[in-house]
Amino acid sequence: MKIEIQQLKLQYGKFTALHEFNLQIQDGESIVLLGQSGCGKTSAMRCVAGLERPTSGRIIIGENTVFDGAAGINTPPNKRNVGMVFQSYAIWPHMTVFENVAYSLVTRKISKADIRKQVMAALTTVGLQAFAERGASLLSGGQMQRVALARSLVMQPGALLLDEPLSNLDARLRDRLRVELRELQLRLGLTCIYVTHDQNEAFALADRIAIMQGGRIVQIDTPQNIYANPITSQIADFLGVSNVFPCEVKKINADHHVAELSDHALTVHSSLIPPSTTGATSLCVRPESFRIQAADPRAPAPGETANRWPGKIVVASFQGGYVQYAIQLDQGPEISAAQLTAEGPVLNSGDRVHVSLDPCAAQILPSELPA
Ligand SMILES: Nc1ncnc2c1ncn2[C@@H]1O[C@H](COP(=O)(O)OP(=O)(O)OP(=O)(O)O)[C@@H](O)[C@H]1O
Repeated sequence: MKIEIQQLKLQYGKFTALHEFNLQIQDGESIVLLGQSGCGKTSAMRCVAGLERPTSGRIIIGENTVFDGAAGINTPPNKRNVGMVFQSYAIWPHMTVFENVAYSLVTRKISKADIRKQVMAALTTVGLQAFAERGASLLSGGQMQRVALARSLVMQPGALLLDEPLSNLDARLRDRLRVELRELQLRLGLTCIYVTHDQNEAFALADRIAIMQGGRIVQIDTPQNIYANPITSQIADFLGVSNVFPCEVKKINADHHVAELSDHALTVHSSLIPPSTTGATSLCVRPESFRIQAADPRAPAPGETANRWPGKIVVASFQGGYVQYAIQLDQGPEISAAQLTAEGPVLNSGDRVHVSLDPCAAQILPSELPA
């Protein structure tokens, strides 16, 4: 079921939590609202759910206008045909898994046989069919969250709203459930709005990520495009690009510019310079864009080749499939680099290295969006 949010404004007293918020979600699409704490993600989702009354604007779910400030329409949450899953599992510990999932159906006056069929189908969807008769208090955190999901799914909602549903779980379980959730969403063709401040969760779950700042969507795109082309260095930083340095950019020839940091300079390809960069500018380099080689006395001296610098490994942190390095460049900044383990020998703290960067692999971005 598609969802359309038009010109939504939400005020808490004098504070505006959402400013002219617009979002169109296609049927079967998974949208992740991603942003720092307080940017308005939960508020936006609560407006769609009907748990918050917006100040103005319009929300359409499927064919139904569920909120229209001007027309005075505000459909109650239980009539919006959306399911919700929250960070706190909100399941009843004194009931069995079956009873938890069946609870909402019981109030719908459906035959007992149909309730059993639908509850067992929902439990099978989340892989808990064998746990139907178990007391809910005897479940692990991950299983409880699956019960919460089954409880929403059993109502066959047109859309599912999920607010940080995995954040109470430990890291490994979170990684696993995130993949399971995505698989489920794709398999059932569910329209989802998912709220998180974790960029990895957003990358894994979204068809499109909407980055929010100060009650607005500031960038919306596929995970791949957002990671490749964040529109500000603030967003790049939030997405985990750990090398973000304020810089000044100067043209050196038709093809190349130089980005001057306080203590270092890099050559960058001119095509990377945004046409209308005014104000503060930053150089952003993803850790995996640097190439690292053990210092070789026979190699050309640093400085003879563009973007090749000597340095020393401060910390080498083996992560299995890749190695994370903190490298202090000689007379330059400390950088963060990552190299696939398969790409070369693992280097050690204290090793001398040469770090290089393709002039096309850096990004020059405005530090913030213009006001
Ligand atoms: N009931 C309320 N009354 C007043 N201000 C509120 C209320 N609820 C939220 N806010 C404020 O609105 C802003 C947006 O809150 P919201 O919960 O939507 O942010 P969020 O991005 O979901 O943050 P988090 O990730 O911490 O949950 C915050 O500044 C918050 O303090």
